[in-house]
Formats: sequence, C-alpha cells, structure tokens
Amino acid sequence: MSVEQPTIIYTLTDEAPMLATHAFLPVIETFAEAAGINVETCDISVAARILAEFGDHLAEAQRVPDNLAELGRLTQLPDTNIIKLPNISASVPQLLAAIKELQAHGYGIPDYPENPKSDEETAIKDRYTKCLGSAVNPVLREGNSDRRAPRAVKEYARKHPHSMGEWSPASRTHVAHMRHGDFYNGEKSMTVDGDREVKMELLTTGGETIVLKPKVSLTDGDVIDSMFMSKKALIDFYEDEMEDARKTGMMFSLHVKATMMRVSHPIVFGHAVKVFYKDAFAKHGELFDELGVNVNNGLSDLYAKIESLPASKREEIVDDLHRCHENRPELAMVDSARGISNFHSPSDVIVDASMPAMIRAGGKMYGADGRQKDTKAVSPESTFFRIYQEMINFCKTNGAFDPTTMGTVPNVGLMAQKAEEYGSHDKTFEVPEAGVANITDLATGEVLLTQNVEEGDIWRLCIVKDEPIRDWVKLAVARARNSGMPVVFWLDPYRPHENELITKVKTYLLDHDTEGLDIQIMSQVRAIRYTMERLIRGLDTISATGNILRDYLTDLFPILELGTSAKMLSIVPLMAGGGLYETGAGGSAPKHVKQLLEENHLRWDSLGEFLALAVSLEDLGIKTGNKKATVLAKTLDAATGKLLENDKGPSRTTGELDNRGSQFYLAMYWAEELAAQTEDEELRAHFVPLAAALAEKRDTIVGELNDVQGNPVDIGGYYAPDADLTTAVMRPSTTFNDTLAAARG
Ligand SMILES: NC(=O)C1=CN([C@@H]2O[C@H](COP(=O)(O)OP(=O)(O)OC[C@H]3O[C@@H](n4cnc5c(N)ncnc54)[C@H](OP(=O)(O)O)[C@@H]3O)[C@@H](O)[C@H]2O)C=CC1
Ligand SMILES: O=C(O)CCC(=O)C(=O)O
Ligand SMILES: [Mg+2]
Repeated sequence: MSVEQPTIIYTLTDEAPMLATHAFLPVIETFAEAAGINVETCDISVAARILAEFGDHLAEAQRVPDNLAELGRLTQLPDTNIIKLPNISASVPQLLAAIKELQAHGYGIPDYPENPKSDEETAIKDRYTKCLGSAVNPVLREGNSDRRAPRAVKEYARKHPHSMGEWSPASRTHVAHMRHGDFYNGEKSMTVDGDREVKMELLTTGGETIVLKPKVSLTDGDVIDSMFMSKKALIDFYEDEMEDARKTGMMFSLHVKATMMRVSHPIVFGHAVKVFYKDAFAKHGELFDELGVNVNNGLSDLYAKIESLPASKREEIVDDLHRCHENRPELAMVDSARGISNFHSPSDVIVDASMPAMIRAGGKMYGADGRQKDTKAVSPESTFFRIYQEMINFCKTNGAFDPTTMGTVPNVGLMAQKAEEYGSHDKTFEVPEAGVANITDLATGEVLLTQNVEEGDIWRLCIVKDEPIRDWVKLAVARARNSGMPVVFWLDPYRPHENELITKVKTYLLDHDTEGLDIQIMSQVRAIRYTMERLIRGLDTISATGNILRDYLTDLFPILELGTSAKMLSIVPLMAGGGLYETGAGGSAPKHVKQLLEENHLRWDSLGEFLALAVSLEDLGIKTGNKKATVLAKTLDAATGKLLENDKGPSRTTGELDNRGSQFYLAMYWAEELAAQTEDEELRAHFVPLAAALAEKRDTIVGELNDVQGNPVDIGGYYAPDADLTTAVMRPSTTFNDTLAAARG
C-alpha cells in the first residue's frame, strides 16, 4: 500500500456494508479517477483477519497480508485518509462459523481450540483471540471521535419523521443495574506521576503470587483505574432481578456489549444464563463441564455441545432447560418466530443499539409470542446504565420524543489510543483465586492501586493517556466554536476515574480561548436531564463523553432523532494529522444480509458512506491542494442533499428501491452537480455526458435494479463470499454498469 499519490483507502468489511461496497466502489472510482485520486481497497473483514493471522497454515497462493496492522501503521502518518466501514466484532460463535466457512473454502486453518489441551493449542487459541471482538476499531481509532447529524440529514428527519412508539406514563419498563459490587463501586483511580512500568499481580490468600500481566507501560499524566466486579454480587443481583421480574410479571432482557468488552462481558453474560437455568446446571453441571459447555458463548453453545449425546440424554437436558422457564420470568426474544431468546448468543443483543431501539419502541421488546411488551432491562454495570433510566423516566413524563421538533445531540468522544474500558481487554482477568489484586511498579515495588478480590471476580486495569485527553478537550472547544452549541462534559465527580478527568478537563480548557462559549461539566444523570430538557425545546447540545458513553450516545440520540445511527457523520481526526472517516455510527446489520439472501433486497442505507466520502475528499483537497477533490466533495454533498430531498434512500420493502437504487441516484445527482458547477471546467466537461446518460437511462436502470428482487440469491458464503458472485448480485443493471464504464478513461 502506498500513500504517495493522493489516495483514499476504502476498507472492505463484512455483512451489509461489504455488500453495499461491491456496488458503490465502481461509482466512487469513476468519480475519483477524474480528479486523479487513487482509491485503494483494504480487506479487514473478520475472514481476512483470520487468514492474515494463519498464513503459516496456508498455501502460498492463499496467503493475505496483515492489512489491519498496515492500516494501524498508516494512522501514524499525516497524509493518511481512510474510509472505515463498520465491521463484525466477532463473538466466539461467529468466529467458529467463519473458521468453518473458510475451511470449507479449502483454507487449511486450524480448528478453534476452545479448551486447549497443549501449549500448541493454547498458542492457536491466543492467535484466534486476536480476531475476536472489537479488534479493528481500537487499532484504527488513533484519534478522538466527532459524530453528528449533518444539517441536511436532520432536516430530512424533521420533514419525514420515522415511526416512534408511544410512551405511556403507565409503562412498567425500567432499568435494573447493580448497586454494589460492580465496577463503578469498586473503582480506584489515579493520575500517574512520571513514566512507569507496572505489573498486574494477584497475591492469593494461599500465599501464592500470580502475575496476570507482567508489564504495562505508562507515561506521565496517564489516568489509570483498577476496578472489579464481584461474582457473588453479580449472581445475587441476577437472582434478585429475575425473581422480581417473575413475581411482578415483567419480561426480562439483558443488555451487554460482549463484542467490544470482549473479555468481561461474555463472563457477565454467561453468569446470567447460568443463574436463569440454575436448576438445570445444578443437575447436569458436571456433564456440561465434561462436554466443555461454555455459556459465555450463549445457550447456543450448550445446545451445540449436547448434540453429541444420545437422544434420550439430550431430551432429558432439553426438558430440564424448558422446566427452568416455569420458575423464571419471560425472556425477551431476538427472533420469536425461531425461538431465539436474548440468551442464545452474546452478540445478538448489543446495548448501544438494543436500548435505543427499545426506547424508540415506547419501552417495548418482543416476547416469545411475538408481541411487544414492557421489559425489565438488565445490565449489571451501573456506571453508565443510569442514563437509560433517566430517559425512560423522561419519556414516561413527557411522552415519546418528536423527531419533527426535537433538537440534536452531537458527540465528542474520548476514544484515542484505546481509551478507558474499551481498551482494557488485554488487562482484564477472571480472578482465579481470592486475594489481593495489585497494580505494582516494576522498578520500585510500590503498589499503586490495590483491591481485595474473590475467585471469579472480574478485575481490570483501564488506561486513558494524557495526550488524548488534551486532544479531546481541544476537539470539544473547536466543535463548540464551529457549531455555536453548548458543550456538556458528562463526568461524574463521584466516580474516581472521572474525578481525575474533571481536573484535567478544567486544566486543559485553560489552553483555549473559550470566551463566549458555553462549556459545562455535569454528572451523567444531570447531563442527560439537561440535554433532554433542551432537546424537546428544539435546542442542540454537544455531549463530550468518555469512550463508552460515546458509543452509547451516538446510537441513542441518532436512533431517536433520525431513526438510525447510519445517517451520522462520524469523523476521527487522527492525532498524527490524518483522517479516519467512519461511515455512520452503527454496525454491520446482519438482518439486512438475510433479507438480501432470501429476497435479493438490500435495505442498507449507504448514506454514511456518502457523508464520509465527502469529508474524506474535502480533507484530501485541503491537504494535497487538489482543487478537483474539493469540487468533488462539494458536489457530493449537494448530491447527498438532493438524494434526501427527493427521498431516494433505500426502502425496507422488497421490490422497491434498495441500496443499489439509492446508489444509482447518488451517482446521477453527483454527475449532475458536477456538470452544473463552474469551478472546474475539466470536471464539468467530463461529467456532462455521464449526467446526461444517467438521466436518460434512469427508468431503465431503476427498472433493472428493482426487477431482480424477490428471489433468493447465492453469493457463495457469509464471512468470505465469492467476489464475483457478490458483484453479480450487487450490480445487476447492465445499463448502469455500461454507462459507468463508458465514463471511465
Ligand atoms: N463501527 C463498527 O465497526 C461497528 C460495528 N458493529 C458490529 O456490527 C454488528 C451488528 O451490530 P448491532 O448492534 O446488531 O447493530 P447494527 O447497527 O448493525 O444493527 C442495528 C439495526 O440498525 C439498523 N441499521 C444499522 N445500520 C444501518 C444502515 N446503514 N442502514 C439501515 N439500517 C441500519 C438496522 O435496523 P433494521 O433491521 O430495523 O433495518 C439494524 O438491524 C456486530 O458485529 C457489531 O459488533 C456495531 C457498531 C459499530
Ligand atoms: O467496535 C465495535 O465493536 C463497535 C463500535 C461501536 O459500536 C461504535 O463505535 O459505535
Ligand atoms: Mg456503537
């Protein structure tokens, strides 16, 4: 990969965004080429990452480069310009499925040794672990996050409001989180004085010393936290909440982020499953252990492992599992038609998307009978979950938010250099024995932070580096200045970590001219109330938050304001000077793939891609002095505005305009804008014929794109589909393809 020519790196990812890219890339290339811009693709799909990791198991011709590592390196260069589409953050069941598919495609990669029995197997498991969970974003996000709804998108939502469920004051929906024994309650934090190297060690009550992490390098000014979640308190909490839900006739739903919190949350999830089915576990626990059942990977893991048992035993277990439901509350369902509950897989319900979807639906989730019901939304971590209760209270009092009148809540998120909890996976441990968990200076033996822990507790060290905090404050001030909106830093002085941040924010604000700006610091609960009071009055408020709330809020508000976070502009100004442009703030929409495969309709909205491409081109124009890039950026923005005005986004309904049709309109409007502008004559002349041809053939093209819908299609795989088959499915209009090809040199 080279960045010598003006180059945009376009990532190839997974699921719906990957499908959309197969159609959109030829469009981008047609336009970029005319401005002398090179578009390079870079495959960072979970399949590509697995193959890169296991090159030594592959034939020469099958090997692929480690694109992610290379992209990570490029984030440190000032000219880098990356468009990053959402990718799968794989749970173990997804990893297993991807391995199986790759093996079936003839790649000799090893099986995933879930319970390694030799050093060799442990090494293989460790290598696979690198492909698990949120493995891509933390590598590329070498800057803080700026996510917002562009004005045109907000106006579109005001004119064409999405559906909103009703909120009744009588709604019984509520949030349940731990009140003691969770990470928030046990947290200790400090700002490091001077550069230090530390280790994480456990001094067991039996007198042994277990070094869990031999070395972590810290620099002067870094904020570190040591926190743990008590297993005992967690289990008691689940038991109490399940019992409360049963007694009061509430549906139970669990909301975690096992993908991003890839070490801690699968454990947190697994305990919920074990508590729910505790009678079955009491009876069959030993057998489950023998079979290597690990419900941290969901109940699906249990069902898969008991497949090997004789039918009679299997039936007995299934009966016992079913019997557990008699003494437990109803469970929220992911797919009630197929009997898939919230406990099936830890990656099916992901808190950043699941809680807003529930709130948007009037506080309801689906029950086993396929009906929407009030729910007890359970998430053990009190640190951030309280904001959802505030919003629920607010909706019960004020009714549902109104997308036609509500304001907007952009976010400035502290994210760079694996900030806070989201970077803590390699420093998170399930405590093997009771004892004292210490963060100890390697050179001096000084214990910086200490915790008393018990067997099974989850203990972690989180770090946020000083430089990213400075940069975050700078970005917040810049956004306040550019937008004229007030900024609220959501920081809770009662949380030790955030108390350290408050000191730093106050200090670093002094580095900037804040004259005339409205910048406040509030605890999360006050911040969300303040923001919501303004929101219903049509007023806008920037939230400046840490990494987890960045993730939560950039789905929460967009889903209420715009119906989806896919329409967000999501920029990561890289600290080294380059730009990472994420496409929307949501995920890879697995449900959309299903619809494409079954009905050949892709309802994925590529608006995030259009918005990201425009800022990427704009930045490239500024940094390289390529005036044509600037014209492309401006005209693309205008085309996106037109697309919204004319309502040419994809429909959810098969047979109607889908992703491909929406991309066609974007291309047509973009060509029209270029043909109409007067800033660059060469570009104008180049695009006049394309604009005319696309307009003339519009009905034929849209007809071709819509007529193919309605039947199943095969793309030869899920994680590693066949490129030619996918292209054929995603580019079914010969007329469109030929017209684009004719416009290229
Ligand atoms: N930046 C990244 O790389 C991110 C990756 N992820 C990963 O994505 C996967 C799925 O995550 P999940 O939490 O289910 O959330 P998703 O955001 O993928 O899906 C939630 C729902 O949002 C809607 N949606 C999301 N994007 C679009 C779009 N572009 N156009 C139209 N609708 C959209 C869809 O609603 P409907 O079905 O009603 O149409 C979809 O079902 C996971 O592997 C997760 O880790 C998640 C977030 C960010
Ligand atoms: O990296 C991931 O798994 C998800 C990222 C995400 O949800 C976000 O950044 O909003
Ligand atoms: Mg998110």
